[in-house]
Amino acid sequence: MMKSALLTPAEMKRADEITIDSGVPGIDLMECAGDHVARLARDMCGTEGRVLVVCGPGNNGGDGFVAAQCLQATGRQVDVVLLKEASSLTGDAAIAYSRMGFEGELTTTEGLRQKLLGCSLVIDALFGAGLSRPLQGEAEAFVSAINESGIPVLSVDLPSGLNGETGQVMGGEGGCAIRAERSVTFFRHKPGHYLIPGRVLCGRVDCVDIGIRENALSEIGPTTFINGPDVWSSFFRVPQLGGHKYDRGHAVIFGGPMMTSGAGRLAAGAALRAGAGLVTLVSPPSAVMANATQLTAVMLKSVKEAGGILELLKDPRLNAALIGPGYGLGDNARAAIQAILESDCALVLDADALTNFQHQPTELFDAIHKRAGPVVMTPHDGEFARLFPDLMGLPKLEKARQAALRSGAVLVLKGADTVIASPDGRAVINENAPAWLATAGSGDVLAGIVCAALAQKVSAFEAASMAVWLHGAAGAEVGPGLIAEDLVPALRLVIAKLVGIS
Ligand SMILES: NC(=O)C1=CN([C@@H]2O[C@H](COP(=O)(O)OP(=O)(O)OC[C@H]3O[C@@H](n4cnc5c(N)ncnc54)[C@H](OP(=O)(O)O)[C@@H]3O)[C@@H](O)[C@H]2O)[C@@H](O)CC1
Ligand SMILES: Nc1ncnc2c1ncn2[C@@H]1O[C@H](COP(=O)(O)OP(=O)(O)O)[C@@H](O)[C@H]1O
Ligand SMILES: [K+]
Repeated sequence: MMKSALLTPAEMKRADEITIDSGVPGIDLMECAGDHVARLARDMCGTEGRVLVVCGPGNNGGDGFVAAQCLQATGRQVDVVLLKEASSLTGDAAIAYSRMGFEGELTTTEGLRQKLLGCSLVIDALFGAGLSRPLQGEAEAFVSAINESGIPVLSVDLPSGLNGETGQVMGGEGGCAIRAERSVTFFRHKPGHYLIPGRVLCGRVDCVDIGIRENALSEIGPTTFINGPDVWSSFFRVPQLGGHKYDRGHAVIFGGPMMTSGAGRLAAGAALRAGAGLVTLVSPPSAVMANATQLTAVMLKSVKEAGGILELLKDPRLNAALIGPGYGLGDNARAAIQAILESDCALVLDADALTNFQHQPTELFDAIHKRAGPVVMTPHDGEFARLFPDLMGLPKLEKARQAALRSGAVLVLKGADTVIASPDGRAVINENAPAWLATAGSGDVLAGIVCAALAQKVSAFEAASMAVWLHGAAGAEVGPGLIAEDLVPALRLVIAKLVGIS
């Protein structure tokens, strides 16, 4: 799990300090960092062309001085420009500057523009983890000039102007940040490398070892992770010799009326493919015929009202339920959701199940807090806004964390950078989902996969994380032209690969 830890800039600073306190001089870490930066710079522009290293007033600039020195030592033409006078440098950055062996030039924005002419790579060593406020004045003008030049940029640690914790440009809409082709960070990625727009601004990110002590992580106790098998593979269930289908759980999908019945079918098919031993699609009588003509291994049931749902869920073998996709809105729908909330089964609430509570969210959250079984909610941003309007201004990680805490559910806040947050404070960011997944019905498939993992008795946070990853991997397997129906068969290939490697 610690392999996939993400560190906020403050946690990274702590990891630096722990390492330095254990006897490793900070300048050694910086020299290692700068050496990697130089190596990647050579990777980006080969042996030809001039490199411009733009250095800020802190240790990020220090990495830039080391990189400049390494590049010059291999015969590369290098220019170093400074945002602040060299005399104001302190600590390791001052040591790195003194060891560089040549002078950096304190320049104006116009001077920087002149230096940019004809160079083949810019190393952005203006600000990294120490960025404390939006860029303004000369710093902002430097960043704009670099972006406008169109020259490829390698950012040190983070594109300058980007908040490494939130993935947002410092200053929001009015702020500015470097748009890098590649970035190189140290020890562990930061959330901002994966959260949009950070992920776009960083380009490809390499994370390199600079000698930070691994055991610093146990002292720091990170709570944010990048999603992948490292987070949940020990929870992934492989059918056992001698087992039977009930060992794999019985998922119940509550589908909607005929005109929106496709959503329930997609979810039911996905739940079966993702490993639930049995899947029953429960629908109002009007949809039974439509479902029956299209489904074979999925079992069907017709239930009219909330009373029928309560009766049905008395069977303890029905251990996970999903309601929401194509379900419909109104008093009857709300009563059905409340009936399911009263049961003990593990529960996924998606789409209409969330929208149905937009005017009484606390009623929903109270019911979730009261029940014994776990709940996973899978809103996209629009659904999230209906339940948590006051959280909309927050950065995505914080939004998901606060919503999980308030609701008592594991929260899957969907999008290109889906965040899964647990009420206990843990969160993962997903990065394997291709944009081809932005298509009608894709979320219904995801909800079905989550339900399958819950049916297999995977804990809610790991179930949700596993499902989001499998969904993304299925999307990548299908690729261009993907429609939601393609995801279900693709899951078979994804699971085969997963079982093969685990
Ligand atoms: N030994 C180590 O610790 C290692 C560290 N490493 C490297 O160090 C980096 C972190 O270094 P750092 O903490 O010095 O912060 P950094 O990003 O250089 O910026 C701080 C400076 O910028 C200033 N400033 C901030 N915001 C500003 C703004 N908007 N506009 C203008 N100024 C602004 C701020 O001034 P102040 O806020 O006090 O006014 C301060 O002077 C990290 O990303 C990694 O690259 C690696 O070498 C590995 C070993
Ligand atoms: N740009 C994107 N890149 C990757 N995944 C995306 C992107 N946009 C949406 N997705 C994913 O596609 C799915 C869409 O779900 P949702 O909005 O509920 O669609 P629907 O209601 O049509 O099923 C979610 O899993 C979401 O994370
Ligand atoms: K930088």
